[in-house]
Amino acid sequence: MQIKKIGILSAGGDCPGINAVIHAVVKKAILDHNLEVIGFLDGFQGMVEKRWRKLEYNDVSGIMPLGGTILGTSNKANPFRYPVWENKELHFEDRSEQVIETYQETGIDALICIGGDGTFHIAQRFFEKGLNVIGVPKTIDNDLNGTDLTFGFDSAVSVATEAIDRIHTTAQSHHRAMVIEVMGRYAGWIALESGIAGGGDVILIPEIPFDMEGVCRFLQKRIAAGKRFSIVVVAEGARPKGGDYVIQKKVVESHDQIRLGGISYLVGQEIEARTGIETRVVILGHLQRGGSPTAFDRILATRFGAEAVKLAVQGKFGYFPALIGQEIQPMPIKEAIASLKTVPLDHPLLDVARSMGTYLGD
Ligand SMILES: Nc1ncnc2c1ncn2[C@@H]1O[C@H](COP(=O)(O)OP(=O)(O)O)[C@@H](O)[C@H]1O
Ligand SMILES: O=P(O)(O)OC[C@H]1O[C@](O)(COP(=O)(O)O)[C@@H](O)[C@@H]1O
Ligand SMILES: [Mg+2]
Repeated sequence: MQIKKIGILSAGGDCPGINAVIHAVVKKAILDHNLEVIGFLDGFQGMVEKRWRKLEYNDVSGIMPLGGTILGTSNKANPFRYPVWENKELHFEDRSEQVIETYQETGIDALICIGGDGTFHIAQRFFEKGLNVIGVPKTIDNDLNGTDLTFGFDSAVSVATEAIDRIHTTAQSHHRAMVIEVMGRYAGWIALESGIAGGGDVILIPEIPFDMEGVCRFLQKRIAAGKRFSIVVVAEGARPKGGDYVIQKKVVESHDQIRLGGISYLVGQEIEARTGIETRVVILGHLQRGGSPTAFDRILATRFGAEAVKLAVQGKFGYFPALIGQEIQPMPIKEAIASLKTVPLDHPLLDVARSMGTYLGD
């Protein structure tokens, strides 16, 4: 089958590099294959509501360094369980047929879905319903299976590392403990990598429930050794042993309703109460998802975008381009959603951190 027209959408949480993917998809589609490209607005919401725009070559000029997504996104619009508010009451409806209608009406031959695990769940269901779906893996959390990396992660780690560097100097001046909370709901990749890069003294990740007493003992030992400040990097999904996640709010329309945030306050309060060390807390939050992608992410996003077009032209539907080692390889979307890619307890970076004298809370 020779394809003539493709659609593209970005769904789930935004991250630096989505525009670099759109840039690559549109350029390659037009230059190499003379395809027509349309972009659906706000993820699957745009397909349900029939909102899209044509993407011409000039529309993507200069968007590579821009954060966010020029198409908009939504992390609530699951067409199979679409949130509908009526008289302040929420109920869910199956709007998947509207997506299929939009797909047919627009005359696209393939749909490129940029997203993470949630988006890929939806994409896989549409693939099983007969749509020609191609995925492009994104998430700052780097928790998507089947690919060594997702774009957005390197940018988030860079932002977090710079923040830790800045916090280091004020921690040092005031002889304080500083607790820095980074994103990572169920996977501690951002905390682990930015913690190592920023020289964190303690790194707490969701995969290793932490011992609060151990953290306090460690900080006191540092003081006894003449180190008058400490940096504690904590993932938002980290939990004390026997304890639970700290939930900031619930987003009722979401598949995973909980939004985490605030574990750093608990850790900071406990440090101060148990050791008397003056402590301050910083939550980086959505800062880590905004702004310009790093050069690494721009290149990875460009490679993914170009490969996604290639997969569409080859008719390799139900697949996404994955980074395996240095190579981009086609991977079934199914593979990516089989499980979440958390930090394995035997991961070499954990050993590296320990060898630097970092305490991991266990
Ligand atoms: N396991 C799942 N099965 C089906 N839909 C899901 C699942 N997880 C999330 N979703 C839906 O996918 C969409 C995007 O999910 P989200 O996790 O926010 O983004 P991402 O694609 O970045 O992982 C949301 O509409 C959400 O309701
Ligand atoms: O933007 P929201 O709805 O507050 O979501 C916050 C969550 O999204 C993330 O930034 C990224 O998650 P996704 O990759 O699933 O989009 C998480 O680290 C964080 O817990
Ligand atoms: Mg997700």
